[in-house]
Amino acid sequence: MKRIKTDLCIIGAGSGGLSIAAGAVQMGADVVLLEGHKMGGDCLNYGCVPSKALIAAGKAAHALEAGEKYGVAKAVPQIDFAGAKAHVADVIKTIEPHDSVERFEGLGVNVIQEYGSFLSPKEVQAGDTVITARRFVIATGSSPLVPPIPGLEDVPYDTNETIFEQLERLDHLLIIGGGPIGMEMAQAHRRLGCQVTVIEGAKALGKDDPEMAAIVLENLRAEGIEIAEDALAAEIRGKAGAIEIEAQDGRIFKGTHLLMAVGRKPNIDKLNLEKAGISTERGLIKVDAGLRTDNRKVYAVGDVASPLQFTHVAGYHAGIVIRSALTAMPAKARTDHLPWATYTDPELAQVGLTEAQAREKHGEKLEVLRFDFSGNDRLIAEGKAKGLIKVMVVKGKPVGASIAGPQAGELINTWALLIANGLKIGAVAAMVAPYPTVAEINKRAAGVYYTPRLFDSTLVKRVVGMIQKWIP
Ligand SMILES: Cc1cc2nc3c(=O)[nH]c(=O)nc-3n(C[C@H](O)[C@H](O)[C@H](O)COP(=O)(O)OP(=O)(O)OC[C@H]3O[C@@H](n4cnc5c(N)ncnc54)[C@H](O)[C@@H]3O)c2cc1C
Ligand SMILES: NC(=O)c1ccc[n+]([C@@H]2O[C@H](COP(=O)([O-])OP(=O)(O)OC[C@H]3O[C@@H](n4cnc5c(N)ncnc54)[C@H](O)[C@@H]3O)[C@@H](O)[C@H]2O)c1
Repeated sequence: MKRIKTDLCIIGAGSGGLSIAAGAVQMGADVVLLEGHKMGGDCLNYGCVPSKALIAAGKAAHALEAGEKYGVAKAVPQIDFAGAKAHVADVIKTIEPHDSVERFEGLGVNVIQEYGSFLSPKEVQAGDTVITARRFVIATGSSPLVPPIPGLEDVPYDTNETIFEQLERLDHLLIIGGGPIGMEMAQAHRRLGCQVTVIEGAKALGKDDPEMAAIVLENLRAEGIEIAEDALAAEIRGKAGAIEIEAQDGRIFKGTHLLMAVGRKPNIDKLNLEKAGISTERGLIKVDAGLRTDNRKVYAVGDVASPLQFTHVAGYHAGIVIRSALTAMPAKARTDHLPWATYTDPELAQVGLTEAQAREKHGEKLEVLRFDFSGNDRLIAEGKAKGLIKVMVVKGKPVGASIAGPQAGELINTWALLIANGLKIGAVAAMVAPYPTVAEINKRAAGVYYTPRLFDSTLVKRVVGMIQKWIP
């Protein structure tokens, strides 16, 4: 057995692990990085990157069908399903070098391509190497949750780890789970010529504000996606090409293929956490505000430790760990400023509190600013002026924003910036946005805060009237 000592040993080379490794080694730490499967983790290989690439293929197909209102004759897209998947593979290949062993070894990281497993509170084994480190970081991510629904074991099904390898068009895709994975995949497949049925046990896009989710769902349904809500999948029957799902209330759904998209399971099986004295809480590794586990030498970041499972959250955690482990300065992870976006068309985005959460927390002090996308000239010109922004404001400061509509994922950045920095709504009102841009929506929403204060105020009217009498 080979033995090595290092400053920082990171277990998992996905979004969180890679960010920490790159940052730490460039700041002068001695770093060992363990990866048991593919460099880049879920995001690059089975998550964000392939899903957004497939969505882009779907968008290209959809554009051919959506030209009539612009005077462009509707064309039926001829879809080469394998071609769409080749685009997905190509996109992964383009980004891959950034996450590669070669790049990280070039930066000076010692990359060991083995799974890591704790031997003791201070030692991890990876293949035939035992690593002792001043600090460890667990960044092992999550895997698709496959619940024990009766019959599932006898029916072929995909998860996000296999769906991007399907090279033939799926005649009728059944998707169990109407969360972000289910809905993004539903629309991409529908646009690429598949029939799609989503079977959701509660409400589709249920982690978002229901008013905003409804805007997205209306469009998905209009594109021909069947979305069954309150339909908990209770039994699965059939065989390849002929699959049947029975919901708890007796509804039956039939299709040819099945995608399971019912949530995630943290990757902790191989870690031997007991040997390191690390406990879990509701399945996730238990961490304090500084992302430290019960074992003070060990941090945990990203999907394995967070209920908010996004690449940018893993990246944010990386910054906290680098500050804490490398400079020994205090660092605490916040959650109030973390945004997310679902890349359906239209997009759905959130940062901070939803309207319901803000009302519960702030009661009468809450003001909700609403602006409808129908008032945005750029989107009117594009024929896409459908959507809504809501900004939750308390004492002049935004505490949350919800957006459903074109470019919601881009628009949310402004509100994430304000909330992260404790800025007031006036910061957006003071900004001049180029005309005509979609981002003017943010400025118009901020304007809603001032409208009653300026235009409905008798005091303002009286003062302006007096000044007008005085000035020559
Ligand atoms: C279909 C899909 C679409 C998504 N789209 C988005 C999106 O658009 N935007 C967004 O922000 N997020 C998205 N996500 C979520 C995002 O992929 C994850 O939040 C992110 O990858 C988490 O990063 P991580 O570092 O925690 O884990 P990962 O990136 O998964 O990395 C964990 C790594 O650890 C390795 N590993 C596991 N156990 C061990 C061990 N014992 N030893 C060594 N290595 C180990 C794994 O092989 C893996 O490479 C999506 C997810 C899915 C499934
Ligand atoms: N754009 C993005 O950022 C993006 C995209 C995809 C995934 N992700 C990340 O991946 C995570 C996982 O996504 P997800 O969509 O798998 O999980 P999810 O937990 O968000 O949604 C799963 C859905 O499945 C439903 N469900 C569970 N059991 C069911 C059953 N038996 N029958 C019918 N429905 C059932 C749940 O009610 C829920 O709505 C997300 O929470 C997110 O963090 C992010």
